[in-house]
Amino acid sequence: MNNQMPSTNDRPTLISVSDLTLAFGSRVIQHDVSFEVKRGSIFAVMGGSGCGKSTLLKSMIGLLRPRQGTYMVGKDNYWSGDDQSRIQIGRRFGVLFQSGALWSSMTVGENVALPMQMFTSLTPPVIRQLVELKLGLVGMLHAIDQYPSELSGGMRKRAGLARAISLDPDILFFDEPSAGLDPITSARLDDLILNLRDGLGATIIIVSHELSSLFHIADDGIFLDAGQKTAVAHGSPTWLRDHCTDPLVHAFMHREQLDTSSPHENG
Ligand SMILES: Nc1ncnc2c1ncn2[C@@H]1O[C@H](COP(=O)(O)OP(=O)(O)OP(=O)(O)O)[C@@H](O)[C@H]1O
Repeated sequence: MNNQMPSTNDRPTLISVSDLTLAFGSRVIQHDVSFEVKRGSIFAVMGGSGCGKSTLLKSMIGLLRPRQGTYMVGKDNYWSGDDQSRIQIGRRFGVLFQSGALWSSMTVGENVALPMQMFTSLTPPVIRQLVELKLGLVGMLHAIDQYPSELSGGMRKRAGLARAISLDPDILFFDEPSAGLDPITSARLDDLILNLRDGLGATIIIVSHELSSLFHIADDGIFLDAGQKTAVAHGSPTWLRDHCTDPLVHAFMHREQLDTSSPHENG
């Protein structure tokens, strides 16, 4: 079965996940998941609803300790250290949640400033300058004094993105960034994500159902299966669409219905 894209990427590995098992209590969600993320790449976590994409992302940002396996960020073994070392490694992370997850009682500018106020000793005027810079990068400087409730969904995502890059992370995690956006706004967000990768040199791990977006931006990825509870294919979304022979992956990437008697069907 052809389910592994040949490597054409000679960039160094930044993240290495080996034999990861994720569970809630006695319920295993995914087991023995292994993959590498190259520096400067956009890596897609794909799979049907409920297979464990967000759960994997949670364990990669420190919200869920895996049952087994290792998760290396550069030379650091993320889960083997203490809380302090995880906080230190987490300083490299920027996270954009589905909703944008802004504080509703703060303006956009205050939201973006918050991580700088919490984690740096920068002075208020320097923070203000940096906030303007970050909002400028995502095309949201005009909304610096607005509250999240005054923004459209796409604007909220962009403001969330500005906050995610507030501390200059080199690794960005996006959970369904285009959920709820119209196709044009979603395409703009894709371009913004590409700009962040190219402009900031960030490495991006993205969970998304939006195939058109994934075909456009992601250069590598993994496909998780809810039935087998593990990764069944590795490669960029376009490679998986064009070359992967696993029936489940093929159906998903071509938006086809699978026969419900399929052993791969999500449970
Ligand atoms: N806190 C939790 N406690 C128990 N089970 C959970 C918890 N969070 C998620 N799950 C279960 O883990 C499984 C994977 O959920 P997850 O949200 O990771 O899937 P997903 O692939 O991201 O789904 P979707 O594409 O629909 O967002 C689901 O069956 C879900 O019910």
